[in-house]
Amino acid sequence: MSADALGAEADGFFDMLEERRRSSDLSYAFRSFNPLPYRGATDISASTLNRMVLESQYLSYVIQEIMLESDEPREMLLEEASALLDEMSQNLQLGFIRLLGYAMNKVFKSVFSSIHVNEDGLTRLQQAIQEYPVILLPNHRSYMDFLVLSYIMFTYDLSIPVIAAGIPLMGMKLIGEIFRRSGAFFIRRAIGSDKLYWAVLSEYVRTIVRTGYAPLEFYIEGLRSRTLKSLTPKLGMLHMVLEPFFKGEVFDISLVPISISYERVLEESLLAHELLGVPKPKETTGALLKARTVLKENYGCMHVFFGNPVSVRDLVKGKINHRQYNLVPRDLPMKPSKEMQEFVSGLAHTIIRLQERNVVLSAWNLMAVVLLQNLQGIDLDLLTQKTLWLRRLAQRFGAHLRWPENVSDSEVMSSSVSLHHSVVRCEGGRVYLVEEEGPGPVTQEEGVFKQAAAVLMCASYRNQAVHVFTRPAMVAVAMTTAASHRTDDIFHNFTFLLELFSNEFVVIPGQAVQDFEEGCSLLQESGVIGRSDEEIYVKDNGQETIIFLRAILQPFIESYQVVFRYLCEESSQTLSEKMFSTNIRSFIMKLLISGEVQSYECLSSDLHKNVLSALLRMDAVTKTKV
Ligand SMILES: CCCCCCCCCCCCCCCC(=O)SCCNC(=O)CCNC(=O)[C@H](O)C(C)(C)COP(=O)(O)OP(=O)(O)OC[C@H]1O[C@@H](n2cnc3c(N)ncnc32)[C@H](O)[C@@H]1OP(=O)(O)O
Ligand SMILES: O=C(CO)COP(=O)(O)O
Repeated sequence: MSADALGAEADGFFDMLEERRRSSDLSYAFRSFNPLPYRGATDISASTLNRMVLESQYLSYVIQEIMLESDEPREMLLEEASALLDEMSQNLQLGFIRLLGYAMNKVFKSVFSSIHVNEDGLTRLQQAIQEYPVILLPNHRSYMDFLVLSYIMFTYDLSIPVIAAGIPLMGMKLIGEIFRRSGAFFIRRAIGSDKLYWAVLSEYVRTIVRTGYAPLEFYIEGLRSRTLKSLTPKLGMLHMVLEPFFKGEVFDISLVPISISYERVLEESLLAHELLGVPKPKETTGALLKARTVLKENYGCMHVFFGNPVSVRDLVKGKINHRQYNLVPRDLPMKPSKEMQEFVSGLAHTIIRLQERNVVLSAWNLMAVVLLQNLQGIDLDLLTQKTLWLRRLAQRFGAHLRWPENVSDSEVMSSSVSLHHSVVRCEGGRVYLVEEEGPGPVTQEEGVFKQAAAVLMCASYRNQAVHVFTRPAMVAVAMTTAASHRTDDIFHNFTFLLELFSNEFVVIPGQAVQDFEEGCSLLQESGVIGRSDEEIYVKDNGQETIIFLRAILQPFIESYQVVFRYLCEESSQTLSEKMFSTNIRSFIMKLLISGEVQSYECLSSDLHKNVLSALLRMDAVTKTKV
């Protein structure tokens, strides 16, 4: 793959659709496909893989344990395990990849103006696949994510991955089976304490890694982020994929963080509505067919950045005592030690931070930040001026920005407004958020709901960029609330914010000092603050930036405050989680109508969930299972 062959752009990305638009869909689907597999891989079929799991010492041992705990006979447990495998296992076949390749080629060319992929990332991935088992770890914002990734792998002759998929997708008539044959393996939600299921799933995953069967792709966030902000990682699957390394069954494992960025997300309206309590449409083939009208729209460009493969071997050096694994025979289950759990958690959070680092932002993301601070509407000229100011700040903070070249700033702004016609409109030189079409609201609540949906849609695009600003913004808030200019005082408030918001913004556990230093040095290098040995102060010309950064966090702060207020004033001593989400919504709705609360984002169920998790973590509330 040479730069010229791929038509590489100045920033190392190339538009993979360019070539696709020049060739026929059919010849694309039937192209020769010759990936270079992992050197250590043995050639095994999907059914052999299942048999290996069923006949494994590990499963046999766990079944023995279950037999002792319950009265179920061995044969029955084996049958159960076999049925679980039938439900779970993938059955990857190239013919189905070609079929989907044909369909996806058509869809992508129609909905996206371009799909930019980083060329060096593909080259590194190709090498990594040949050397060690590879785990693909993308962020998850849309159903398009897994379709695009396999499409890229097929297009550039990279081994097709097997993908962990939530079980609802399996239930889709025909589509579920097509997905299975395109590499999806299905996992149940909320597995709980089902020992047999955990054993089958973890042995299945480990066998894929151990044999180098195919690259394994999974979504460490566990689901699509409804807010487009990173979610705190799930750890179960990461534990499973790392085990073959710790047990010495493979020399190393490469973890590849992947950052997928959309200029416009297909599910933008559905995601905002889910945050307001509208249930997710069930995954059915009928619903998919009905939703095909969304394919008539333009979703702008998308970027897929394949990050540097992370070597697990390099990472564990000096951190994990390998010897503990040598004490237990390889085939026996082993509960991860506390040290191991902390390592996996730190690693999972690091992966998400790496994904964030390579997200590509557009002018629209910055416009969304400004728009949310001007909900009454803003003159287009002022919006342009503020967006350009923010562009400079974001660049200083290390954001990856894609700003079209050879196009005037006003054109960049107007094309963003027109692409996002579902979120904003420009009338008489002023830009406003748009509310969904349909009959006018009958009640005040309906009016608030419509406004909140518009705000949450816009907020999701701000959220794509929020990781760039969180640390400096927390320093800005900490400086305003601290008792003095002393660094100690400011750091004290900063750590409180970091702890409080650590379900809201992904922070690597135990790195408060580094986070504080990062926030401070970004502000210092941008000329916003000055530091002496013991003090931090705002520079004269830094005030504007400090106010702006504080305003970014304001909707989050207000949302947390209003939930605290609800818990203190309104709720009885105990309440169920379900009651909590209904009651808190009507409590906030009243405050929004009365004008006591300003931010419509307070209605987001994601925020409510995060506040509860934070309070639980900080021992301010307790949770009991009834
Ligand atoms: C050319 C074109 C081609 C196109 C071709 C297209 C291809 C098209 C393919 C379609 C493909 C679709 C792809 C969709 C994409 C998704 O559907 S994303 C959603 C599915 N994927 C994932 O969720 C992956 C990440 N998830 C995880 O890692 C989760 O942890 C798991 C493993 C699913 C489990 O979920 P969970 O029950 O929420 O578990 P988790 O909170 O991690 O742990 C629960 C408890 O179990 C315990 N536990 C964990 N592991 C174990 C264990 N091994 N044993 C016992 N206990 C355990 C934990 O310690 C925890 O205990 P507590 O701390 O609660 O006491
Ligand atoms: O991630 C999934 C499929 O992409 C399934 O979970 P959600 O639909 O909840 O995001």
